[in-house]
This record gives sequence, C-alpha cells and structure tokens, in this order.
Amino acid sequence: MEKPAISKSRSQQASKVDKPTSNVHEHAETGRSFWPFKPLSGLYQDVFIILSWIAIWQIGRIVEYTEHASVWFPAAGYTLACFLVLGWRAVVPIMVAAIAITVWNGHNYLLPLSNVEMMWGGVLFGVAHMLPYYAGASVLGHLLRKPDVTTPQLIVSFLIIGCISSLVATQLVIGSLVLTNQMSAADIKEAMLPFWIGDMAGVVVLAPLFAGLLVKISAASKIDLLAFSNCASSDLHSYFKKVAINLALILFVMLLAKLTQSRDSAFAIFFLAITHMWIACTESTKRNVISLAISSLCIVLLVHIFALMDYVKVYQFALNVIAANALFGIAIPQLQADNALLKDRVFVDTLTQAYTREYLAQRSALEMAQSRESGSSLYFVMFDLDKFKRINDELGHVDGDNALRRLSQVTKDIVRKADVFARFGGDEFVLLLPNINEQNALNLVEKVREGINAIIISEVSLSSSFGVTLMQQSDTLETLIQRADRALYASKEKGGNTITLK
Ligand SMILES: Nc1nc2c(ncn2[C@@H]2O[C@H](COP(=O)(O)OP(=O)(O)OP(=O)(O)O)[C@@H](O)[C@H]2O)c(=O)[nH]1
Repeated sequence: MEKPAISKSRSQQASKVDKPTSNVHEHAETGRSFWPFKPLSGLYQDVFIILSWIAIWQIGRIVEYTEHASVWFPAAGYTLACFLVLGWRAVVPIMVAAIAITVWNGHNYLLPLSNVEMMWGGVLFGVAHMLPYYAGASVLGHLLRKPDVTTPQLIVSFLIIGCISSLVATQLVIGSLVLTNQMSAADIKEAMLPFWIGDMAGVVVLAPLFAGLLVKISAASKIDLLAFSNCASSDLHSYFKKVAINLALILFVMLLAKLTQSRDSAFAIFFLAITHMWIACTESTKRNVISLAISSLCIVLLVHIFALMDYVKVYQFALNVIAANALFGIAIPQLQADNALLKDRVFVDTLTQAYTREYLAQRSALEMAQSRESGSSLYFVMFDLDKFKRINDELGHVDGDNALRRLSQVTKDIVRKADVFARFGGDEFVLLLPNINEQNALNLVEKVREGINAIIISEVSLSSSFGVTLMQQSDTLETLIQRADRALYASKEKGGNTITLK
C-alpha cells in the first residue's frame, strides 16, 4: 500500500503515518552508554564532585573580568545541576570544594589573611553560593517531577530560575567576599554585572549539559530527563557540519572584532542565534546542549586568545540570549514527535494496523477527486468476516482479535501499493482500488477472499463476503458505501464466502 497523501504540509510528510510510532521515547537517550564505569555513589561520588567542581571553577578563570568576577562561571551551572540531580547530597562536597578554592584563591591573590580566616571565608562563600542554587534546583526538581508540566513551561521556569538564582548568588557571594575582606567594597560596582552574567551564562548555557552528565554518572539521581529525550537527530556527520558552521561563524565574528577593534562588530555574535536555532530544531536535546557548551567554550577561549576582554560582556549577554532561544527549540522536535504519534493513533487502527475510517474518509475524497479529474476507474470494496460472532463466542475474543489481525496481514500482502485498506468498524473492512479495470479488480478481490479463506484459527477456517462497486461520476462516499454494502449483503444472502459486483 502507498503512504497516505492526505496533506502535503512539511510536518505531515515528516511523520510516517503507515509506520506508527509506538513509543516516542523509544530512542530515549537515558542509557549510561558513554560512562564505561559503574555509576558512582557514596564517597566516590563526593570525591568526583569535589574534583570536578574545582576543575570547572578553574576553567571559568580563563575570562576573569576583575578579581573574583569571571564573566563565564561554569561552576554556577554545575552547582545547580548537582543540586538538581543529587539534592542535599551535593552540599558537603560542594562546600569542601568552595573552601579549598577560597584558600587556594587567597594565596593566589596574595590576600593578607591567615589560613583560618580564608577557610571561614570559604564557608561563607560556600553558603552564599549554594543557597540560591539549592533553592532554584529544588523548585526546578519539583516542576520536573510534576507530570502535567509541559516542556515549554519547564524551559521558561528554568530560565527564570537561572536568572534569579544567579542574581541572588551574585549579591550574596559579593557580600560574603567583602565581609571576609577578600574583596574591597569599592570593587562591588565594577564586579556586580560581570559576576551576574557570568553566573547566569554558567547556569543557562551549561547546567542542562551538566545535569545530563550527572544523571548518567550518579547512581542516586533524583530526576530522570526522559521528558527531554527526543530522537529528532540527523546523522552524526550532518550534526558535525552544523557545529563546524557554528564554530566558523564564531571565529569569523570574533576575528572581525579583533581586526576592527570596534565594539559594534562584537554584536555580530548574535548571528549565532540562527545557527543554534537550526541545531535546536533539527537535532536531539543532547546534541543541542552539547553544541551550546562547545560554542560558549569556544567564545571564551577566543576572548582570551584575541584579547577581546573589552567586549566580553556583549558575548556573554549574547550567549545567554542564544542559549535561551535554543532551549526553547527543544520543544519543537518533541512537538513533532507527539504530533506524529497522535496522527498514527487517528489514522492507523491499533489492533489490525489497517487504516482507520477517519483516514479512509480523507483519502477517498482525494482518490474520488482524482478519478473524476482523470477519468480513471476507482473500485470500492466492502468486506466482512462470515459468522464472526460465532468465532468470538466459541473461541473467545483473543482468537477473535487474532482472526482480525491475520485477515489484515493477508489483505495487506495482496493489495497493490496504491490501494487503500481500512477497517470500517468491527469485522468490516474496505478496499479502495484506483486505476484498475473490472477484471483485475475482481481478480484482486478473489485473491483476498482465498487468502482469508486459507486462514485457520484454532482449527476453524475463516471466510468472508465481499461487495464490489465501481465509482460513478455522481457518487459521493456515502452512495459508494451504500452500494457496496448492498452488494455485500447480497453475498451474505448467497451463503457467504462470495463476491458480488453491483
Ligand atoms: N474479537 C473482536 N471482536 C469484535 C471486534 N469488533 C467487533 N467484534 C465482534 O464482531 C462481531 C460481528 O458480528 P456481526 O456483525 O453480527 O456479524 P457476523 O457474526 O460476522 O455475521 P455475518 O456478518 O452476518 O456473517 C460481533 O460479535 C462483535 O462483538 C474486535 O475488535 N475484536
């Protein structure tokens, strides 16, 4: 049978109606395949969090704007992701990491503080840093576990939470740094904005990737990210091509800024929104967040290499906006998959995998119009199992269902690609045979009759009766059904297992 050709819209072409998508999450990317070790727990997990947090914090120093203020602070995203995935279990390792980094930093910035003072500074920093992200992660985790929250609602919530928690973290951490004499009060004004956008970029751009990794690495994940899994990916080669275009664009606009030394040219980075939206709409969630992380890392490295620190805030604002856009794109492939599933449910009968009556109505309108226009023939066939009620009554409904499934398979194997085979209801089926002469139509129907007659269910052989009619110019679907139904009734009158042409 041919694929349905009811509508020619792009989304409909993309969804294959004749191959029902039985499970949208079939290709859910929730396996731990990339992580070759046993999932971490207990002390191993704590040590992993401490070391990875410190390493991620260090990466943020590539674009330190002023002392203590990095305009790209991946540790913020990592903290939020840790709390989201591990809950309170992440508090101790992050606190240890915060203290270690504060002491290390104190020595690095040559602060005139004793080790004990620096450790207290670390505790205060840890609390100030963790509190807002813990609160944000708790709200987000709660929303994630609610089944009625949609993907777009989750994404809006994540963006709001990312914006607010990073703002609060900025205020608290700067306060803690000033309180513990690690930062001068005079520097607050200069540090505030870069600090905030740095944290926000860390959260909005990187937290989704960190959360995805932690879910796979940890044995004690509090969340699953199934809701964000989709299979709308192209092949790997095509994905790499898109990422390469992204990187080339970043390189081009940042080189432009370096050569022109003009702040205006830095704004060209916003063109990246186009390529990221392209990835978001055509690739899986995982690839989407990975490409955002690659772009942000690349921008940060180029700021460093090309000495573009004067424009870094433009780049970071751009990254936040682009990431927010791209995250919304996650919903698009998912909506497409849901749409395809819905269409399958409406157009394909779940028991027999024949088309439904709804599909028949739409497809016959098309076929009838085409037949009128071209003058080609269109045969309409109704058929029904003989004494099916008895099969149900004597053998049970499981065998009855089996009979319907076998009938459907046999019929599908016989009809041509262009024919339409639909379940009209109960044990009644319809065949729409376009572009065929009377003899061939009757031969085809005879083959179906014989095929059904050869089916044996629990030692009972099936048989069916057929009513066949040729579409006339004045016919509507209703008149076709009526005529075919009368022909079918005549076959039943003759004792069944017969074909009648009217
Ligand atoms: N097992 C099963 N039975 C179904 C399904 N849909 C309808 N039926 C049964 O199909 C039977 C149809 O019976 P009738 O329309 O009276 O016809 P019949 O017994 O085949 O008799 P004739 O058509 O006159 O030969 C009813 O018993 C329905 O309950 C289904 O999805 N599965």
